[in-house]
Amino acid sequence: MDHNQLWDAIKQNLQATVASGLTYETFVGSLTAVSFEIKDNGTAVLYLTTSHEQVAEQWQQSGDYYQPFVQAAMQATMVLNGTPVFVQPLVTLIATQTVAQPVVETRHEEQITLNLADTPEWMTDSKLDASYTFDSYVPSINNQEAVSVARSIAEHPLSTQWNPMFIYGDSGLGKTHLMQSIGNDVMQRNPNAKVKFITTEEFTNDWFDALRMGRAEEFKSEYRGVDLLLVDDVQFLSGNSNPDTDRKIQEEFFNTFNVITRNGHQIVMTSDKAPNQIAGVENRLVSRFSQGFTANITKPDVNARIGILMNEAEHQNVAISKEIIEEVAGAVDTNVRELKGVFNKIVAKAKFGTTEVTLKDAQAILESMNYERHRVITIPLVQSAVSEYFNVPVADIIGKGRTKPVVFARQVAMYLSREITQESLPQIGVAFGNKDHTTVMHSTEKIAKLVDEDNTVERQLQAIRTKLTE
Ligand SMILES: Nc1ncnc2c1ncn2[C@@H]1O[C@H](COP(=O)(O)OP(=O)(O)OP(=O)(O)O)[C@@H](O)[C@H]1O
Repeated sequence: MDHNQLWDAIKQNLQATVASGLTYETFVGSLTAVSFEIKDNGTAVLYLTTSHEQVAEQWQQSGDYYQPFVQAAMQATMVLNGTPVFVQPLVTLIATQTVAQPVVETRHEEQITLNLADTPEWMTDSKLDASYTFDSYVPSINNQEAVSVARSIAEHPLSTQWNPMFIYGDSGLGKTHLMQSIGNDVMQRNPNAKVKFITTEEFTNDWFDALRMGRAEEFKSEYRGVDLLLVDDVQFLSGNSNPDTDRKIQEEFFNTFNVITRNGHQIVMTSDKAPNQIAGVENRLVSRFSQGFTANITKPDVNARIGILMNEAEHQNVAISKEIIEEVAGAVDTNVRELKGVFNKIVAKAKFGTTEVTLKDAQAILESMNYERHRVITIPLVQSAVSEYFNVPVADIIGKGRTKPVVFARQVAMYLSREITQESLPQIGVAFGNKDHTTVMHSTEKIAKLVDEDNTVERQLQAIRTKLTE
């Protein structure tokens, strides 16, 4: 079952259960399925995009379509798969989608013969970092759409549905990693693909070297004959010490861009700013940068930070406790480069020290680096705080008992897990003894209702929240 099949089947079912007051064509018809992923806990996420702001908002707030969707998805997976699967929709807004408009401007463009031979030795021939793969990239909630689009480009580099892909965000958040994952994936699927990765500075140096040596044609063959061009840090297309350098390099980049996209080949770029925020870049470039898919990479949430460090520990083959990983992930929320840097200090102690690294050691390292403590509140912590408060054993909270005090404590624990931990309904269900996500939903609704009706419940919740943050 692929994402298109699944989405078509869901749409058919949704048509029958369309919610009143909403138009099927707008709220369902404007969505495009991008990919589909089965998580470890058995939940499947269907990544969908739309260019319709109101539609995105509705879906993101688990709005009116959420419930009919879950039902339709269950029925659809039943038909396609033989078993029902809990499918979660993840809808994101695409900023601008005047995609796949062929670029018509031909000013200053010469015909060039494509030369797919090896890179001439005078030119930069950067290699992709083999460790930058989709497998080693941990997506966080905010970056899932960017990852889906990146994967879709890698799977279908000639579809140019998202051309160019423009990835922007602050330093150390994984832009280069994500971009190179596309390159590595394309190369793995097709080792003969011509993938070129370059920083903007290297592109600039190569072009001026080419001009100086009278080898512009070689430069054009190399850069315009690619299947996939990956350009890092395009913000450096401006800000050179000489404005004439900016003008000339932007002219060449513009021509390179036009030829590649017109040939139906793909460009992916990174930048520290959104296209329209890069000072000194010509409007014609800004509009081309924005014509495909623009992804803003933001800081990973704490769960993603934990995931990144777990991956790192596995990759480096070191035994670091989950407790330490959570401590570091809770404290270092600046960027991933820094997160890995701090973690590596702890790993060094683990590798070269004579005794096992303890939580205290990790805390001392964090303190020496001036990181403040931010306790990560996980579902087990919520469960034990609730257990202590109501004097109900954790085993009962995650068990099946139906006595009133146990059920109430369980519902409160589910409600606070949902509120505090950023885990999804199915993940919470799993942590409460493999309960269904609908049970979690029912429990959280129940407590929310009680909070409105009864001050005592709110006071109890507040006391547990305070305990958790102490
Ligand atoms: N989501 C992630 N999962 C795993 N590793 C990540 C993730 N995000 C970033 N990293 C790691 O963090 C480090 C910095 O990432 P990267 O160089 O891609 O950042 P960047 O946004 O391109 O930074 P800059 O703008 O400074 O070049 C790399 O080691 C990368 O592997």
